[in-house]
Amino acid sequence: MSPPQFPPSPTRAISSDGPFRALLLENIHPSAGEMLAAEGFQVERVSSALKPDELAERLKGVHLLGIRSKTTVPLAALEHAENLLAIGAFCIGTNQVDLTSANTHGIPVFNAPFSNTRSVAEMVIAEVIVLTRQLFERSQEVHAGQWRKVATGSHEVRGKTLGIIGYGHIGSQLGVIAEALGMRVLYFDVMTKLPLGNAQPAVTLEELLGASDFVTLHVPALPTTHMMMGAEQIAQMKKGACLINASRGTVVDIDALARALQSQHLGGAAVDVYPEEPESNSDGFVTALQGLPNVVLTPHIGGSTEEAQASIGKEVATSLLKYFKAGASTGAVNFPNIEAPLIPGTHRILNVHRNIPGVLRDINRIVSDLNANIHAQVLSTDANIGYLLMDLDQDVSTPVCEAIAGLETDIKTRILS
Ligand SMILES: NC(=O)c1ccc[n+]([C@@H]2O[C@H](COP(=O)([O-])OP(=O)(O)OC[C@H]3O[C@@H](n4cnc5c(N)ncnc54)[C@H](O)[C@@H]3O)[C@@H](O)[C@H]2O)c1
Ligand SMILES: O=C(O)[C@H](O)COP(=O)(O)O
Repeated sequence: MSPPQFPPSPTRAISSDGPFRALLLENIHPSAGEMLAAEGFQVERVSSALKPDELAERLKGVHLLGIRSKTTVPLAALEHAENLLAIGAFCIGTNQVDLTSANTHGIPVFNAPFSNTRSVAEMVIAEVIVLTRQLFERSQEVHAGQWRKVATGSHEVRGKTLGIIGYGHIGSQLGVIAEALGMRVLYFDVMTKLPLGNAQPAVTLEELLGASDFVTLHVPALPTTHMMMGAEQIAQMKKGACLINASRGTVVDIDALARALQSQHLGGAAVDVYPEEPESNSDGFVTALQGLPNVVLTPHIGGSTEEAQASIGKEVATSLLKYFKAGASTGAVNFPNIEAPLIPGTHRILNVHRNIPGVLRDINRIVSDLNANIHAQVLSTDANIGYLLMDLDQDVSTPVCEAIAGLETDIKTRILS
């Protein structure tokens, strides 16, 4: 593992004076921009994702960045984003952000862990029925003027087994809805999970694959889930079963899936996510699955409903604003989580520093050398950084922050009041 990359020691603290700027990419719901604008942010909206070099350029002077699943945020984009305070991933997945580099640059990343989960579960249920009734094919035929009224190969979902890989927020909701349709639910998860309804855990992935009429993936993008459905696992599925992937494109070997569909080992598939996806709606798209029978292909729309997007917009904007206004990092996926109520009459300073011995001693000495009193202090650390929230009785925020910013160990210091 490569050592953490810290920024060069900063020479100035970020003041509480505006103007503050927010850059929102990928058509983030207007609710987010409205909330940020109401708090005085200059909000710039971009409808597509940005490539890393363009992102690095556009981040100059930006305090809050909003992205969805398509914008990659590497170390190179963070290195020159001196004013960047926080990133909001207006989705569930945060694998597109270099979370370790964001952490060592003092930038918390917030996401919306629940808001689009129902939308994904509902889409997957629709796909189960569409696949088993071959509705996509029949509809295309009728659109083309062909009347092919057949029952062969068309089935009810009642009594069939749905195998859920990843029984988290989406997988577990899906199981409950599937049972309401009379399906039997099996799930496989690396964590021990409370089974909802009559769902049964499978002891191994192989057991689930061999027993399911439909297999649906709801795992995050991790090294351990990379290509977890390869040729070998697909071969373990029942003949005629259907595979559904609305998780991440890196989880399924698309070529192996295409071969299993061509050979009719699988009866169908529904795919919403791909190893490489276009950055904007105007880009073309090619996949080996195009043109195959009984395959539903969608453009990563599992979470794309008006309800989910409006809710995500408000949820992530709320987290960003709580961090901006009070330093609350609760919910950040890559940062020590702390928050404390603002105390009237005190002056709040936020500091992110390298987690090495003696930093708190140095900071407290700076405060005491200015004859100031620490009214409240909350510190939380992880392997790389410490995040400190400090309320002072005296209005000495500027000299304290300037002195802290001069410490070798400092990463980011901000005056809140
Ligand atoms: N298509 C879309 O638009 C869309 C929308 C939302 C989420 N997603 C994707 O779906 C994923 C799942 O979302 P969620 O809210 O249910 O996440 P979650 O974190 O609540 O659940 C994920 C589950 O997967 C399990 N898991 C991890 N590694 C595993 C493995 N190797 N084998 C089996 N289980 C494993 C975890 O223990 C967890 O229970 C997200 O990470 C995101 O990538 C896609
Ligand atoms: O991670 C997620 O929540 C989903 O993949 C949805 O991503 P999106 O907001 O880019 O559609």
